Amino acid sequence: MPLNFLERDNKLKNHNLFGDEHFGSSPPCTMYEKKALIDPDGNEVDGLHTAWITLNNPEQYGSYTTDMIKGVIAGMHKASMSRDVVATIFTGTGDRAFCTGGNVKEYAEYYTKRPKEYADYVDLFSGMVDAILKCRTPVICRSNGMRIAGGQEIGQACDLTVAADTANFGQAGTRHGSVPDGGSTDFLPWNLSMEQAMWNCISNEQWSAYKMERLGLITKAVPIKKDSGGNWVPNPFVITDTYAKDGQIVYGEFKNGKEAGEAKALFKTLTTDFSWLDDYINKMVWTLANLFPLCLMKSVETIRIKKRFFWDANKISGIYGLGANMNAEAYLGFNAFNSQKVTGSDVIDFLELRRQYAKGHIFDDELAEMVFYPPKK
Ligand SMILES: CC(C)(COP(=O)(O)OP(=O)(O)OC[C@H]1O[C@@H](n2cnc3c(N)ncnc32)[C@H](O)[C@@H]1OP(=O)(O)O)[C@@H](O)C(=O)NCCC(=O)NCCSC(=O)C1=CCCCC1=O
Repeated sequence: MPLNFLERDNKLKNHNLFGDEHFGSSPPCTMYEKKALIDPDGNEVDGLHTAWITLNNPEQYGSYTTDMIKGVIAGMHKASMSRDVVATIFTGTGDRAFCTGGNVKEYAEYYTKRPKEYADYVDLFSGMVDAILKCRTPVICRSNGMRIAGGQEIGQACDLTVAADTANFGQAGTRHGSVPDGGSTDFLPWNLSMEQAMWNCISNEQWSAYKMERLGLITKAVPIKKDSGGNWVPNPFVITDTYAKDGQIVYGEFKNGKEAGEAKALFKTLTTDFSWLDDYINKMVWTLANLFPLCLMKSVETIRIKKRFFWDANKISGIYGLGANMNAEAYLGFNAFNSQKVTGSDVIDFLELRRQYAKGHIFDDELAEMVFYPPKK
């Protein structure tokens, strides 16, 4: 029996919640653009795309402002609702940083001592992590440079990471008065061993892209520097030609002393080229494009559920805990960072703070005066 008696509406619906009001082109902003899907021969494929969401704030190392967070949420949603998008690429501008977390200038000058305002901000920030974790395409973090603090949190919310080999990875919260509860305390123990996650999270050490590839936090580290002859040069600051020395794994560790000095001199002569990184990502996307779309996304989402397990359990307390902390250690830490040009120090006097805590000093302006380094004469 023919089914042509069934009424059909074949006009495609628009499922997008937002227009383009949250995107921009001049920093600080989040940019959204679609690029053609590229086949293995480098040709553009008709009718299929990748969505690029770019944190555009290179002068402040990719840190996101409140408005930029809205752009990421809108971007992940727009990519999800675009039928022709195969994968979403989340990246930054320039070759220094993907993202170094929240904008500390905005934190220090607006959010400190405004716990309710910051709770609302963290609600928005959590929405950004959720938007990445619920994007209806695979999300690849193209870590064009360092991924620190909140940058590491939103980077880990992505499904895969391909990094410039000049990118370092780590946290900053406990040094600048915050807690990496925006995802890292939940995701790091999945991505590293519990022991490594703990130290990376609390020490604020930065670990190289090569080390993070070795430890499993990222899929691939790819050179982005070339010499004057056009040859690729792996990040010269990092040991990549030796695996072990004196019984210790040295591959992926930073060079020291004279070798670090030589690396610095060499680095200055190199130019940046992202083509290898982008070829690597194009090949990954090509693999994804040649799979059953719905089976692919169900597989992605089922792996994401494990990441979300702790994140979903923890994110509500983050809103209130991080909000309240804007009256306490974050007030000290973010203002110290933001006034470093005046004081000469980007941190407070930690030992004095511990001495005053030991005496039971109340958390007031007198305490702040004791632990901030004074302005330089
Ligand atoms: C370790 C650093 C990331 C890099 O250090 P270094 O290589 O020495 O560069 P700097 O000279 O410090 O930085 C270059 C310029 O960029 C500015 N900058 C860097 N990061 C930020 C930022 N996050 N916000 C604003 N501006 C930033 C820096 O001031 C320099 O500017 P200049 O005018 O002097 O050229 C180091 O920069 C660093 O530690 N940055 C701060 C990292 C940080 O504390 N981020 C916020 C952490 S908290 C967070 O992200 C959270 C997210 C979600 C919820 C809770 C939360 O706290």
